[in-house]
Amino acid sequence: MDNSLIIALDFPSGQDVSNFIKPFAGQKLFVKIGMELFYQEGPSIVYQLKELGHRVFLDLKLHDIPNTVKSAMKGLARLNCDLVNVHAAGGKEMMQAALEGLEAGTAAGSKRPLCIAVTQLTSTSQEQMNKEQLIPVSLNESVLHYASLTKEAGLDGVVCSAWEAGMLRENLGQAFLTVCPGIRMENDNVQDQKRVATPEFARNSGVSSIVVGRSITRSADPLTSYQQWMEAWKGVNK
Ligand SMILES: O=C(O)c1cc(=O)[nH]c(=O)n1[C@@H]1O[C@H](COP(=O)(O)O)[C@@H](O)[C@H]1O
Repeated sequence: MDNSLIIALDFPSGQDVSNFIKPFAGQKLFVKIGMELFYQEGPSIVYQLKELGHRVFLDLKLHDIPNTVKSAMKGLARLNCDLVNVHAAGGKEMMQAALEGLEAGTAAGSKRPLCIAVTQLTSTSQEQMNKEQLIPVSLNESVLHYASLTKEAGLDGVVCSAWEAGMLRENLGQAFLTVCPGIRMENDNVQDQKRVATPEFARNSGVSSIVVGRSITRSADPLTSYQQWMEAWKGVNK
């Protein structure tokens, strides 16, 4: 899953997804199904996208008591998605339970979905974290703490901003995945994101994969936009 550009399909319906992916016919994409789409379409949207040959990140950010997360993950593993996630704030025991559930739900001979944990959302600033979450350390320290906990729990990596990816690589090794949303081209509207970075910065920081949503999905020409994003991410002509 290294060096992927994951398109966040933040749409309200399966019909919107069909309209969006039509111009990509024949291409194998890595897509993300989040709460907005999954709560409307349910598992069928995962099956449909997998049947078309796309890789699927099912981004439901589980955060509950360990037993509930374990049972939910057992069910999600049966959907045959490639990547799922939890909130690291749920704790080490919850993350271990998530993994146990995934292993229990994965069919014999199949690959267990990768599992990553959200450290601090890319829409969170240091000030917000200090004042609202009452976490009295720097954002980097909090991300490193959550990422270390995630690694100890045995998960495959984290969701973080590109600004923390280099630090995590140094401290937790290259094999530990860093999946980074909050990616924008220079001068793009950052919208609700706080810790944003360009695709070039992400690449130079050793980010494993980037997640890009509205910059592609809300573009007037998504296919051309995706190609431009891929070039920027892969460093073509650089
Ligand atoms: O887990 C995520 O995917 C996620 C974590 C995070 O910290 N920040 C974040 O933006 N995301 C998701 O990444 C996508 C970013 O979308 P854009 O801001 O439109 O590029 C959205 O689908 C978010 O739900």
